[in-house]
Amino acid sequence: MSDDDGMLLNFTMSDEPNVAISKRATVTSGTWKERRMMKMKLEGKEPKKRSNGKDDGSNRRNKRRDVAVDDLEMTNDAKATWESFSGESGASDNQKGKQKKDGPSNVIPAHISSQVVTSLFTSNRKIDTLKNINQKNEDEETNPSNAPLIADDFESSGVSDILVKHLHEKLKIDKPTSIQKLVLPQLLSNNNEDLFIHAQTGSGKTLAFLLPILSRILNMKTRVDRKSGCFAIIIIPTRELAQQIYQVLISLTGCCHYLVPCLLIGGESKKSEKARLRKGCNFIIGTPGRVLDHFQNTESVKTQLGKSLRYLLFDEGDKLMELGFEETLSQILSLIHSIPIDTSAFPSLPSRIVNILSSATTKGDVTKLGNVALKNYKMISNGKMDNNALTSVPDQLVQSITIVPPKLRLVTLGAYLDSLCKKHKQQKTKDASHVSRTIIFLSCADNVDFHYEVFSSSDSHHGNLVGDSVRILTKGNTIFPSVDPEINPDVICYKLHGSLTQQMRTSTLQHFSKESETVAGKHLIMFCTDVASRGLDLPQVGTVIELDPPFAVEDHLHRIGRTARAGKSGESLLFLLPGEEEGYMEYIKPYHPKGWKMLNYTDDILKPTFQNAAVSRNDKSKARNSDEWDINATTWHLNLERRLLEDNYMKELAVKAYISHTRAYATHISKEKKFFNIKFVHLGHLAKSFGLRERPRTMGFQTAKHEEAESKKAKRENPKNKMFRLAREAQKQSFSEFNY
Ligand SMILES: Nc1ncnc2c1ncn2[C@@H]1O[C@H](COP(=O)(O)OP(=O)(O)OP(=O)(O)O)[C@@H](O)[C@H]1O
Repeated sequence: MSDDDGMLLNFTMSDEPNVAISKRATVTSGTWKERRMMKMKLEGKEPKKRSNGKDDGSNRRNKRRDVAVDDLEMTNDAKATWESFSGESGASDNQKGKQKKDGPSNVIPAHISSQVVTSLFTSNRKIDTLKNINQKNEDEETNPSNAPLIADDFESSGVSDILVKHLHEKLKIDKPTSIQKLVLPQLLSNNNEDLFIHAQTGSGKTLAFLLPILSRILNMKTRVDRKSGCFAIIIIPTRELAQQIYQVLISLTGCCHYLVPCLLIGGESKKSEKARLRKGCNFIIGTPGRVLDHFQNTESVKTQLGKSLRYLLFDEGDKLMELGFEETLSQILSLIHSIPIDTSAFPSLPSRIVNILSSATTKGDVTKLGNVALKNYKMISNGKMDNNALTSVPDQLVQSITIVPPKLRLVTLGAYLDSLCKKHKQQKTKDASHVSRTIIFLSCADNVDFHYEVFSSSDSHHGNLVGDSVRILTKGNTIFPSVDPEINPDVICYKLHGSLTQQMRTSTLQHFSKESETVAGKHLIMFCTDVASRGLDLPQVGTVIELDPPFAVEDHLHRIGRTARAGKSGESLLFLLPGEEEGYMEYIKPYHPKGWKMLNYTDDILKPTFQNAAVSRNDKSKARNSDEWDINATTWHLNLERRLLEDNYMKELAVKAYISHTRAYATHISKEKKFFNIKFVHLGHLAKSFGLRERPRTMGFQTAKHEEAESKKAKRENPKNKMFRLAREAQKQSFSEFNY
């Protein structure tokens, strides 16, 4: 495909050769005023400037700027490519001479496609939010709300001495956090009540329930080993989280090697899990489906449970219910409770099975789980509790919000990532091996694939590290880092979602979390779905970006909770669209008692990155060397658009991402639909942020067969049913993210 495609702004082109632009140009996008102005310009007429008297001048300036951007795009991009085309096509000297005289913009070559390229900066919806409704007080000193308590210790809470020593020497943990301080005495006492542990993200809920259970086993007079039976079963919604808790247990049992945990998760070999169960284990950690499967089909499990099982834990209980595991959990519970308890072997353990639920958020569903699992449970929380059982975000987390028009989402993300990379470079001057970690949350797997590809595969300036899900970037990128291809990016990109193989998911997370020579001095950027939003304890995540809005406020809290953990600092940025989505800020205000900063997408994000950046074009033409931020931002975007035109694989990814994203958008919970309704989104503009110049349906992308099938379906189906069907499909897709 020609490089020239897409160099034309806001007008369609004739296929006829050498047709004067002034006669044929049709302006097809923008407001009517802009279209008229552009059309007049193209026809060589000077539009009359009229003032309505209300304009304070800034509008006029902006409008002039938009037109100027269009002109510049046309003169630099279009002229350059038309010129180069006329050279390539072997135009006659006569023609060339004529072109020179008339100027290149007067003649349109035959094979330039009739693609319409809309400008990034025109026709964007107005942003209503003029004032930050929840301004962060920058002068207020904030103490980390999920940090260990300085004036406390584990000994006084009754934790076993061996464990206290091990925590101090091997894990460098000396003081309990506030939720641990509350839960420890409860589980160490002989009350044996069911518990609901509810505390902020990163506040140490895992140790809050594991330490007392281990302590009680270690404090028993009886000698135990892996053959003594399973004392606790921990059920978790995601495989990654199960692996994490398994690792925590492995490190805790470092002081008592005779106690053995066992991991049961989907995607792993059932045969080897069975073998491990036969050998015996003291803790089972698993995802619901696989645990039930073993309970039903592995005889050795049931025989162990009667004399030993005393604790049943549901971590991220609300997510378990949201994913529809109620039935599976009920079956697990009825199987467990059907086994008679024999207290004679371990009399100092509870005389009944204690059920424990843990989560940073609660909602209607979790009470259902409470009814399924907990009996007269006690709620233990370190947060503010009211009717809505709110958990606020950690006090030290610095939240920012930016309202960005749909067309500009991708370029704004690029600019923000670039600013994070610059920050990382600064930190590297103090410590050459400094590692920065950034997580970007996206709506669905296809969207992750697309963004990962955009930011990591430009011009093949990358090397794969772990299969195709971890890429180290090298010099020469024109997309990322967005500005100077000559500088070593020092960036490693990762992708994580439920459609990757379990092996890939595990090795990706390991690479992202572990300190190693490959990651030393690098900025690690992970593009992921909500599969990484729950419970994952990834070390030193400095920034969380929510490019796609969360599907429910609980997801928002969990996503941003991947940073600012256990008293550490952290930042997060939420992208919203102008219009109805701006109302979301009022909705999440109660969860952010410390407020947030509003970032202006132009002044605070785009300008600092693109001003004087001289972004190079990724085609044959020379670099622009422009100082203008908006021209540089436009060049950056056009580079991507050109890639899509030249690379069918990229284009397919973009189309799939766009389609899946719009479908996923329709699955926002009904309570939040007033902010996130696909009807409010300008789909053409949204397509632009996927590098697409038109909405996929109008691009003729679908095959004739597919279209025929679709149109038949459309004829049969009424719009309401179609909406429900698409929502169901998207929901199914988002659930399958987790691939249990
Ligand atoms: N007492 C402590 N002192 C220092 N660090 C701790 C302490 N307790 C836990 N941590 C660390 O805090 C981090 C967060 O712990 P954990 O994963 O249990 O949080 P959480 O409350 O379960 O968070 P989430 O709700 O996001 O799942 C872990 O790295 C853990 O090692």
